[in-house]
Amino acid sequence: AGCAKGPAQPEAGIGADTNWEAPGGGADEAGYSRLTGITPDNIGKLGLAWSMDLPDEVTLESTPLAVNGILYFSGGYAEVYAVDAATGRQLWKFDPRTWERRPDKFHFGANRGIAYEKGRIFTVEMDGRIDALDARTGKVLWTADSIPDGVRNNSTGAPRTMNGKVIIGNGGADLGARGFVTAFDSATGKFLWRFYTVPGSPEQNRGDPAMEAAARTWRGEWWKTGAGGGTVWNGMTFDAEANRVYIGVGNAGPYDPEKRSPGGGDNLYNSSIVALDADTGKYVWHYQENPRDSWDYKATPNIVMATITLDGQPRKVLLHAPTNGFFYVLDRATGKVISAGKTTEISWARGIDLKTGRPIEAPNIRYEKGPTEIWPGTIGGHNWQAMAYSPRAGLVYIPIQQIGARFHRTKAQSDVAFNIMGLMVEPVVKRPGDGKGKLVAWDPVAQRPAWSVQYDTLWNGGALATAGGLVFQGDASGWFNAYQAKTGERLWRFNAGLGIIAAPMSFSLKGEQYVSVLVGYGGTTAALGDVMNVGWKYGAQMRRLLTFRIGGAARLPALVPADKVVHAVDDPAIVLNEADVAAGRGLSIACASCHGVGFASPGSPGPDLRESAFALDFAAFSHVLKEGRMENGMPRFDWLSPDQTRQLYAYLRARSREVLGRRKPAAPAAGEAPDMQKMKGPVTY
Ligand SMILES: O=C(O)c1cc(C(=O)O)c2c(n1)C(=O)C(=O)c1cc(C(=O)O)[nH]c1-2
Ligand SMILES: [Ca+2]
Repeated sequence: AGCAKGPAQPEAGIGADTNWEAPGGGADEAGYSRLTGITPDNIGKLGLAWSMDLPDEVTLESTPLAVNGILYFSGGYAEVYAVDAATGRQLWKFDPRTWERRPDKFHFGANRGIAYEKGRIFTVEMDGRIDALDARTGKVLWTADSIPDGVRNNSTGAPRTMNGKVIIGNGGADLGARGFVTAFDSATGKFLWRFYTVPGSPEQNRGDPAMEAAARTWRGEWWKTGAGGGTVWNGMTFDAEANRVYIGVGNAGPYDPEKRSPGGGDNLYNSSIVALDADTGKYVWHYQENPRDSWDYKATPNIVMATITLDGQPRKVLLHAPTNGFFYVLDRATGKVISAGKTTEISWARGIDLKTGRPIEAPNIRYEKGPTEIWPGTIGGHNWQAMAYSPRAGLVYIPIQQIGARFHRTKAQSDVAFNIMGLMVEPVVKRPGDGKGKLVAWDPVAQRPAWSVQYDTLWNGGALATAGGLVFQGDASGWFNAYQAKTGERLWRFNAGLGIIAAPMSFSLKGEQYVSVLVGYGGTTAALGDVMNVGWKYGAQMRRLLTFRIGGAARLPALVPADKVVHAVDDPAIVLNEADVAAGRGLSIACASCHGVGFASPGSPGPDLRESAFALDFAAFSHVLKEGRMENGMPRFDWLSPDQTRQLYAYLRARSREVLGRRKPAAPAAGEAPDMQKMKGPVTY
């Protein structure tokens, strides 16, 4: 795509063009399209080309790939759809049916996308199985297991291809799982290498300099106590020139550092970007954004490779906005920090010391002196919703959240907060702007925002930047928006009828530019309850893939409006035993990532059970717990005893009555929380 007034730097190799072959567009993960067909001048005529209904889906986080006229994308359970990009007609669908093969590993999950290389599509199932598919037919070419048996990890992130190799990470750090990434030969599925992000036992580390160095930053016997963390569940960027892959390492687990590494230690390589040799998986450098992480702060948001001009010199850098609220520019060759600025409300640090690279921390942030409120909270200032970088505008477009979290060491369980291994973590909405999101256009050279757009909603979509001078972003209230890249002026929007969390992408067909986005509000919404509740009810709004072009005139069927009222149901004849209610409160943590903390769900990913006439019937309730609804993502809770089932039911009934005003909620810290790590079955957080 030529343009008379070209950019300061040539754009070859930056972003994507006709095809969009990687989750972030090009290998640079910039979420940038070089296409110039849609511009501020003609965007008024942008309309829906076609839409595809996805009735089997709930949470949609993936960004479609476009390869030679076909769109490929994953649903919530690693299914892959192949669709004619011109018409939206489905060509094939691959369903791995993980729930049949691994019922023990199956539960609600998210899936953040797929990878492509040389006629092969790669998708990763929840249990870590990677399937290589023939892009023409959807037939399985090979499968391999990326997660060994006997560990708690599960996979949600998109794999990436690296010049003949495919790499995948996994999640589970919130319950202490030990993170790692695995590389396979993309043609054959042969295992090539694995890199662990936290050290193992002294015997395991011996002779491995990266693990021996990391072990010196830990205390105690973490490898025996179920402590670790550092899962690589989202951002990974392959640098073909240096033949390196930069991995974004997740938070430490348990969050409470005294439980994990008593008495101190930075706990490498948690909350770090680590550069690895792509051929061998050997450590090259690391930069730790949060030494001794204690807040679920993760370096997992997407890592963008760019060349920017600093002091008159082009510098090869990495751009990163992790969840801790800072925006980092790192030297790509060495991992040294060049600059760090604040993109949102931050209370845990005053800044980053550029000499040492370490944060200048505020006092008592590790809740040493009792319950402590920290900004950003656990979902972060920026999470997995991809930021985009436009080399033309010189700006990075970051989906920002503003919210705090309260950390409290206690065994107690609450109706409104997770107690995760002895730490109660509660969202805090207190400061001006809390509970809301923004799109921030960050200037990485000047280290300040050029503009920002304020949303009423907190949990919005990823971003796409285009050479046509536009930025696209969906929001939680269901608008798909386009902004002028340099000014932030909103030029266009489309009512998608349901919140958007995924990032859009762009491609061209016969010289014409298209933009596509998946519509499927969800993700970690249930864990945050009210602050992410927009009123989208489970099953009420259709999940969809939308594709736009100039002159597109397709329409969506009538939209079902959001409804924030909880239509609770109750049977006054049921007598509640208070001991059962209290025990059920503790157990309900096992249900919370789908049905919400305290059974208060924002309708996604699982239904709000307080509204369910089905769950009001005890026989039906216990039957579903026992059998699950595996095809719909509801696992079997067959490990619950009959007593525990009754306790969960009692707690649910109590919560319904509270909505109806027939009962007072419990004291903030009532009862005792069970140890999530010791719970059987597929408990997630
Ligand atoms: O520590 C982990 O291993 C881990 C995994 C995941 C995941 O796999 O989706 C998330 C998180 N942490 C997390 O902290 C987080 O905020 C989060 C949001 C989402 C989502 O899909 O909306 N996943 C995850
Ligand atoms: Ca986490």
